[in-house]
Amino acid sequence: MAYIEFDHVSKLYGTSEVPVRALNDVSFSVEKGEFCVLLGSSGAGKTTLLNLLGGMDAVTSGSILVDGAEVSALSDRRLVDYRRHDVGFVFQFYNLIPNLTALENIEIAAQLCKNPIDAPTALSLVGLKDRGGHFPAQLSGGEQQRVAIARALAKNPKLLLCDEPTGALDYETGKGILKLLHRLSREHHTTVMIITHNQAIAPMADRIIRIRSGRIQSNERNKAVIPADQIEW
Ligand SMILES: Nc1ncnc2c1ncn2[C@@H]1O[C@H](COP(=O)(O)OP(=O)(O)OP(=O)(O)O)[C@@H](O)[C@H]1O
Repeated sequence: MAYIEFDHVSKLYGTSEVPVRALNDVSFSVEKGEFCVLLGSSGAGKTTLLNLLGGMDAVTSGSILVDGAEVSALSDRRLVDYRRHDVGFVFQFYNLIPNLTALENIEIAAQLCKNPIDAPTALSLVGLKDRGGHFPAQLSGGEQQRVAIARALAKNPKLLLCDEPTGALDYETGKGILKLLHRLSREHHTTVMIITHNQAIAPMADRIIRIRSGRIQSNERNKAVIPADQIEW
């Protein structure tokens, strides 16, 4: 059995007579430890797919399995546990708490988890050991994103879901973040899913999934993975 399995998943929004079909009969699978890039243009359904996978929204039909558990059938209580313990999230705009230091931002997430990595170790993993006492406003965008990645990693998640993680960063900083995510996924055997409209990121992925108008166009294993610092856009 694959690590992530989407089986005929559809998601409709709205209660009007003409609902928006954000995902339309989506089936695909991902193996454990893979670094995946989900590519699609604006409105294709990427965020919807990530929200369903992360247990932040419910499917209209179909099923989603993660590590053998049917996420799409969990009760609300179990979904909270799933989000809290099993999934790390990285967003485009970091979502750090402004009046907490870098270290505190990580601690507050780690405290909720069963098996966390301690906050100073997580900060070291992203190369920010000396910045723990800084507030988000005292850090650059790239540094804030590294704190957000450390916060996600501190949960020791099964799955790391990243929504346009380089979207708010300049080219070189964005590449640095991709390199970091790639290295961490290799070292910790974490399954990573990055959603992006940036096609150039695809060659560094183990698996490239393309989505268009709510449907999977292709799902391929990349046989010639290119290191993050060699990709260009
Ligand atoms: N809460 C909602 N209510 C109604 N329609 C929605 C809702 N969320 C998303 N949609 C619609 O579902 C479709 C897919 O949206 P989604 O946000 O998943 O796309 P996306 O690929 O992430 O796009 P982007 O790259 O612009 O963020 C779009 O047509 C969008 O307008």
